[in-house]
Order: sequence, then structure tokens, then C-alpha cells
Amino acid sequence: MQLQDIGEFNFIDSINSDVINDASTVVTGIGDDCAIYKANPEMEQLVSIDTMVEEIHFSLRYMTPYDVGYRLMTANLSDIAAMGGIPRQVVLSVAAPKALDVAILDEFYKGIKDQCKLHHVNILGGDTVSSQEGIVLTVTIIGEVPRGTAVLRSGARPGDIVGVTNYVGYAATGLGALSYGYDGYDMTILGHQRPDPQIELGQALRMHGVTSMNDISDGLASELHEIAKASGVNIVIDEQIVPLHEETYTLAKSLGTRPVDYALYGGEDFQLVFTAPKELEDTLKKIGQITIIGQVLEGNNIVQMVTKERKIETLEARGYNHFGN
Ligand SMILES: Nc1ncnc2c1ncn2[C@@H]1O[C@H](COP(=O)(O)OP(=O)(O)OP(=O)(O)O)[C@@H](O)[C@H]1O
Ligand SMILES: Cc1ncc(C[n+]2csc(CCOP(=O)(O)O)c2C)c(N)n1
Ligand SMILES: [Mg+2]
Ligand SMILES: [Mg+2]
Ligand SMILES: [Mg+2]
Repeated sequence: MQLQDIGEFNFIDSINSDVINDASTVVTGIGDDCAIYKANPEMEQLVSIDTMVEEIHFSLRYMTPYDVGYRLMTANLSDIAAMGGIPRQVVLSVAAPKALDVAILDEFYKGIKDQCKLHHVNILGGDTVSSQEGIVLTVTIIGEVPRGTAVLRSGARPGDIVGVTNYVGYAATGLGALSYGYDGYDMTILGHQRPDPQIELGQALRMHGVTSMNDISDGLASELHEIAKASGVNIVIDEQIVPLHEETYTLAKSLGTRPVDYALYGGEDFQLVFTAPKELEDTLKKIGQITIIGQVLEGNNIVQMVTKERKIETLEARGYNHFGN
């Protein structure tokens, strides 16, 4: 069955179940001109939007529709995580060709709803339109954080340490393995298809007093530059300590590429990169899943890496650039 067979309104009716996971904050959900939600007056509201375009952000050759929905939510939840926030509400827009199989959209929604349920987030509404070609999915997410405590990109100070969560370069390894049709990359392929946002770690890092934070959507080099620029500092990291998965080393070896480049320029890991006062190092390590990879220096926007050969390499602000080549 195609979207044109059931029409816009039947489609909207069909998704209006399992959308509220925390009824205490909802006055009116799907079904009116606007949704109404209740914000906690003790908290500040976080709001962010991200879009996923077919064949740019995902391909149904490499991902199931369920994965696409799941990862769409992850990309948005990840921006809330990067502020140390608690995700609460989403509204989402779907543009799809009239001839799209309804079963594909149902699967997108399963992925979206499962991820929302996991994080107690409500789907308050959305928009459904037709496109001439390809699927475009957009989510606006609302989260909250106790007043004045959100972790910005601008708080890094000389002397701070730089840390990351889990592995970086993980999703790019999986995408590479998929595009070359390689076997034996199960973990990183899952990292591309079903990445998870670091919501709990983001909140833990905020509560421990990290000074700046960013999520890794475009690649470590680009995210470090954003922190360096916003904070007016230099950053130096050590190639030898950047946490890469075994499969990243294997893929790099077989393609003759440098392993750390997957972390620096790959993106879509949805891990967190942060800075913190040096005296927090031991406490932060005790949280687990955290590696200290460098330090913040006085300066203005320069990001460098000490290579395995112990040479200093200046990193460009190069990550994924939609209008680059
Ligand atoms: N078209 C736009 N109009 C207004 N503001 C924008 C627009 N595009 C981006 N921004 C703003 O620019 C800043 C950086 O956005 P960007 O999308 O790079 O961040 P991000 O969502 O963390 O990264 P990514 O999109 O790679 O996940 C944000 O404050 C965002 O709101
Ligand atoms: C089919 C396919 N081709 C390429 C990529 C890689 N890719 C696309 S967008 C992006 C950065 C984040 O984008 P944004 O800044 O919009 O959040 C990256 C690394 C992919 N995921 N799927
Ligand atoms: Mg964005
Ligand atoms: Mg972000
Ligand atoms: Mg984003």
C-alpha cells in the first residue's frame, strides 16, 4: 500500500498511538493546531532541530527504515546530551513521495517511537507533506536543564583537560565497511545503523562541572574547533590516546588509511567531547566510558594533534560540510 492510497489524514491517525511516554508534561498532544506542554519553572528550556535527507544522511541500502527512525532521534537527543540536558518533547516533520510504501513509514515510526520510549520523550505533533523525490525527516526537540547549568561550547579554559566518551570514528568505520561490502565489522556497522545518544553521561558530566561540551556529529576535529573558537583557546590532543575500536584499526589497515582520521573527520558517532578542570580527572575517569585525550592551552582557535611519531599536526576545521566538496 502506498501513501497516496491511504492519504495524509489516515496516515496521521495511524501514528497516533504510543506517542506519550511522560503524560505529566502534556496538556494537548497530536490533534490540534499546536500542542501544549508544561515546562518546569525551575528549569531552562533547550530547543534544537536537525534534518535527515535520504542519500545524504542515510541510505535504505545500508539501513532499515527502523534504523533510520532510531538514528534520527539519536541525532536530536545527542544535541540535548551535549548541553547536559534532559530530553522531554519532540515534534517531527516527514516529507515523502506519494508512492512510498506505507510499511516503510510505519517502520520509521517504530524506530522513532522505541527511541522516544527509551528516553521518556513525548511525540507532541508534527507535519506530513509530499516530496517529489526522496524522504526528508526533521525533528525539533525540547529538553531542559536546571537554570544556569547548561554546558556551553564557550567555557573551556587554559589548563583544562579534554575528554571523549566511548569510541570515536566508530560510525564512519561501519559506514566504510558497508560501502565496501566487507564482513567482520558487526560492532561498527551497528554503530552506524543504531547509534545511541549519551544522555546519562551528558548529565553526569554537567553535574561534575565540566567546562564545555559538544556532541560528535561532524567529526572530532570539527567539534574541537567549535569549542576552541567559542572559548577563545587552543586545544592539543594525543593521537595515541584517542579511543578507537579494533575494527577501525582493521579497516584502516586494509584500506591503507590512517585509523585516527575516522575519528577526526568521520562524524556521526554521537559521542561527547568536553573540557574539564584538571583536578576533576580522577573523578571523571571513575564515571567510566571516558578517555582523557588532550588539554586546553592559551591561544586562539588552533587545534593540534601530537601524532604517533610525536610530531605536531595542526588539524583543520574539516568535518562533514554539506556544501563542501
Ligand atoms: N538555517 C539555520 N537558521 C538558523 N540557525 C541555524 C541554521 N542552521 C544552523 N543554525 C544554528 O547554527 C548553530 C550550529 O548548528 P549545527 O547544525 O552546526 O549544530 P549541530 O546541530 O550541533 O550540528 P549537526 O547539525 O552536525 O548535528 C546552531 O546554533 C544552530 O541553531
Ligand atoms: C548514505 C550516507 N552517506 C554519507 C553519510 C555521512 N554523513 C552524512 S551527513 C554527515 C555529518 C552530519 O550531518 P549534519 O551536519 O547534517 O548533522 C555524515 C558524516 C551517511 N551517513 N550516509
Ligand atoms: Mg544541526
Ligand atoms: Mg550538536
Ligand atoms: Mg545536531
